[in-house]
Amino acid sequence: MAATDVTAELSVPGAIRHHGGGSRASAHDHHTEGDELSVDGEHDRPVAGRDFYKGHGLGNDYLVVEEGTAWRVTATAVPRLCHRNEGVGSDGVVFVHRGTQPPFRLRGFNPDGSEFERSGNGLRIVASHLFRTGRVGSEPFEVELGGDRIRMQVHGADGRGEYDISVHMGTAGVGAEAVHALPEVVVGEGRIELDPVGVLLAVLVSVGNPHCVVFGEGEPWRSLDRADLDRLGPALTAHPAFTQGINVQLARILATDRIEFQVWERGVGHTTASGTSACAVAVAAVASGRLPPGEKTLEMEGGTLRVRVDEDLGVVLRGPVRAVCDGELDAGFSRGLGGGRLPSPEEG
Ligand SMILES: N[C@@H](CCC[C@H](N)C(=O)O)C(=O)O
Repeated sequence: MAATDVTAELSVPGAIRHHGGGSRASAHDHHTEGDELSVDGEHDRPVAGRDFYKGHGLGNDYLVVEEGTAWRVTATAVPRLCHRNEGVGSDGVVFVHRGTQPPFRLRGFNPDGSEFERSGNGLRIVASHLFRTGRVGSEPFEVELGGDRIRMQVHGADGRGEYDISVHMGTAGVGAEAVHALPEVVVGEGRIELDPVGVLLAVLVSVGNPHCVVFGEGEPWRSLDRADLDRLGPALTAHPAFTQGINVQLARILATDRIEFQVWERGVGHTTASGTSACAVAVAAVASGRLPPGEKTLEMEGGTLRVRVDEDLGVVLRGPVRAVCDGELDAGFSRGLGGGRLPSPEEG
């Protein structure tokens, strides 16, 4: 596919609009039995227990919580839990519905409280948790997230808390429609203007969640300056054309099989790594004709992930996960998150 087929010309306003995330959150309709206590009217949000596990993929850290009765995973509770000083601290939360057998049903939340459809690191961190708690072994298994079945595998565990885990992301979608962008996003060749931010050329990719990949073939993007990310990330993720928000990557091709990039995540901000972003950047390079399909190394601030992109844009992500800790929320802190309920007699 030629570069002109997949690139979108975006007019980037200087003003930053905060994305509410409401529409994608309401797409889910999971209900927990006995969830009669509502917080902020968020009836569809699940109720979790006080236990948590924390892991990270190249510094992109997630808390894994499981179905329980202590607190409801609302848009107000999640930011408190993810808060770096006043909570446990993380780049997101993955909730695991009760169940001992695959497919495990999951939901994912950003630190701003919005719900996401996919997270490469969040999924792999859940896999490490399922492995260490004996619910999966080294054979492939499936989970459900964002309405999709996803296949994962724990290839290795070094016994010191490091895991080697892959995720089959399915087939990527490319273009404005794939990321639910409004028609005012014009498809065609464009030019990147840095100062003041005007028009830039992007490749829009969905790997379950939406991404906007900007390649910096010319100056001054070659340096992947953090200041560019801090300026463009918030402006693009809140761009009115992206009805569901977007994750933003500034990328630079280093070799046929190596790309480096930095990421600004929807609902989070700057992160040191992102699994779905790594997939989106690799797909963008292939779909725009910049690189051939195949195995790529994606270099981020936090380290590297491997991504395989097939001819048909099927994507597999693989890399390390590190276990950090597990623990239990303080009873008072958890009560403050709100939305808990008394356990039924069967739950104890
Ligand atoms: N860090 C993640 C992506 C998490 C979701 C993202 N913020 C979104 O809203 O789509 C990853 O590793 O993929």
